Amino acid sequence: MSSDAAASLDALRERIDQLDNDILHLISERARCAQEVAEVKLDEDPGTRFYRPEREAQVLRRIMAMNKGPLSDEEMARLFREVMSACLALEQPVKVAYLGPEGTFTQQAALKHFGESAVSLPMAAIDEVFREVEAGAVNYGVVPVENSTEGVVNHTLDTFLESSIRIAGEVVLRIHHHLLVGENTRRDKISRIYSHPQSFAQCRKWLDAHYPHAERVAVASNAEASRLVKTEWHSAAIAGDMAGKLYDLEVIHEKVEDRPDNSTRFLIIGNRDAPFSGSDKTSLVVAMRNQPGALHDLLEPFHRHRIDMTRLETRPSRSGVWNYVFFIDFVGHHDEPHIAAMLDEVRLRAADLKVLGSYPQGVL
Ligand SMILES: C=C(O[C@@H]1C=C(C(=O)O)C=C[C@H]1O)C(=O)O
Repeated sequence: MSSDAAASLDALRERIDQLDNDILHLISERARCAQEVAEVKLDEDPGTRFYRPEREAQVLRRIMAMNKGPLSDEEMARLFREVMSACLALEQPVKVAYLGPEGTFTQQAALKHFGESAVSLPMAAIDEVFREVEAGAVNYGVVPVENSTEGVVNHTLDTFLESSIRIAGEVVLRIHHHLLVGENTRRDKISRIYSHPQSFAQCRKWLDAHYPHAERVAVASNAEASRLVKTEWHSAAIAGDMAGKLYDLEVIHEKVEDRPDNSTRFLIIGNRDAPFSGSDKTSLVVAMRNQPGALHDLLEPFHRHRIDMTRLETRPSRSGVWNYVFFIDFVGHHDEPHIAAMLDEVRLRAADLKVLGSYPQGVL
């Protein structure tokens, strides 16, 4: 390196050190503010909740709107997500149950939403996540609800029918699958591939093209698939980054999902939904009267009030009284007057209507 280059490198590093000092000082100042917020909240209400989903969504949206680069809006928001997570942990770390085991995409979604300072607890099944939240053992739960390639997770929707749980947030995760092997695997002799059925479905074409003769063994999770290949010399797993890292596997083919936009939407469930944040969604479950034209009648108020419906799913009703129930997501919060008016109209036309919750639209 020339002496000129060395001198400018030194100067730049000195500048970075100064900036780090400023950032350190400012983050500490921010954390102290969050501690003061905690005191104010406690003074107001000794049983307060420290985590405020609507406020966190607003903070992230403001940062993204103000960001001028060179870091992307998403990258900047991700950094602030972690700063907030650490500040909240000073007030009280948020406890989150997720569909486990450790290393699942649901855990990745939980950490994306709450940040790394949250305490995340793996559960063996979707119902267990609901039960932990209902029992108050955790503050929130995270469950998958729909995949862009494979459609809805019926089990999650069905569990809402029998539960008083509310939806307090949503998070969308880009899903990348890799073909992973252990250090003892004979790469030219892969005769068996383990994965979760959803992941197999999302990589079907790639597998047909590249491993048409390998046996596909469906297991309960991608993390389980990764654990199994560790000890088998002729097996590979299809799983994501987190599961691969957890079991120290090697990626032999990256991003093997059939669709490049493959993503999964997860719901944050809690004992209450979220206050108005300025950009919200609402989820409903509606039972329809069993008569001609009932579906048209039910949906007409959405159309007349110009509500942006983002999802409509039909599920067979479990009660047997009505044939079908509809899960409807739309843009707006139930506290907004025009949404409240529209909901009153739909309620009159439906056999039954339950608001599952209003919550901030996924930011990251
Ligand atoms: C500081 C607060 O508490 C928590 C921490 C936040 C933050 O660090 O910005 C935001 C919302 C809350 O989850 C607050 O409510 O303002």
